[in-house]
Amino acid sequence: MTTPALTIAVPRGALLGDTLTLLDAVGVDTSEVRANDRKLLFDDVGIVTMRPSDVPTYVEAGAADVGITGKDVLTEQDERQVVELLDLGYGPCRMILATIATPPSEPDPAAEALRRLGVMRVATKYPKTAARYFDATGRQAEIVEVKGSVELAPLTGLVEAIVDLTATGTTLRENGLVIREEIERSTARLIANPVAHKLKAAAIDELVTRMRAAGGTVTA
Ligand SMILES: Nc1ncnc2c1ncn2[C@@H]1O[C@H](COP(=O)(O)OP(=O)(O)OP(=O)(O)O)[C@@H](O)[C@H]1O
Ligand SMILES: O=P(O)(O)OC[C@H]1O[C@H](OP(=O)(O)OP(=O)(O)O)[C@H](O)[C@@H]1O
Repeated sequence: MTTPALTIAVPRGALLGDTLTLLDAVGVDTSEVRANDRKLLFDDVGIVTMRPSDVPTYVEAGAADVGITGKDVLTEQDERQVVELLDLGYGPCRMILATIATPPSEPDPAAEALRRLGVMRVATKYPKTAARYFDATGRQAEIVEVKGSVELAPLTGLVEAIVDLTATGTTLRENGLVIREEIERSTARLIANPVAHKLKAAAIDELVTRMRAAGGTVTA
């Protein structure tokens, strides 16, 4: 058995299926990953699996040479020293600002607040992205960080608005929320550790070439 040239950080959850399909297409054998739901380290094929938000941590530290995660994660963790190499195209979603929907005949307090009147309370799993967006658009926000099910926060009166990801819009709709503003579009990205990018250039270039042939777009 030969040691794999690269260690690849693979996101579990929403991006896992398309990531494994891509890895198969570029010649990385993912059968062991597919067959072992709870196992995390696959030495013989150089795959480690983790939450998407942990991928930049492992890649920055060099615990993985390259990794795949959402653009939304990279925006939130923009302090991480990683090199973004490819837009892989899958996992499309939008980072949006949403509030409770108001019937057209009624006053719309959220619209007032969004017109720079007062401080808006905003729940999110993405505190840096949300704070930066409110700052850039000249409005005041009190950011309330939650770990998930963000849509619940305005329904209970915890906040007036949320900053969250949406793809199909189903979760927003089922909870009576409407999109007010779009902050960013996101897709899966290939990132690399800066040192590995130089020291393992041949192996990383080969991976990039194969992923481009499979549909990825160069972003850097
Ligand atoms: N409909 C969607 N909702 C949320 N994320 C999506 C969606 N479609 C694609 N994604 C991508 O998948 C990633 C989140 O995946 P998932 O929901 O499985 O992770 P998570 O459990 O929220 O993990 P983490 O705690 O790391 O955020 C996002 O960062 C985004 O890039
Ligand atoms: O527009 P949709 O297709 O309905 O997808 C959007 C939902 O998916 C994500 O949640 P996730 O499943 O990651 O769970 P979480 O709320 O616990 O983060 C996101 O936070 C939304 O809640």
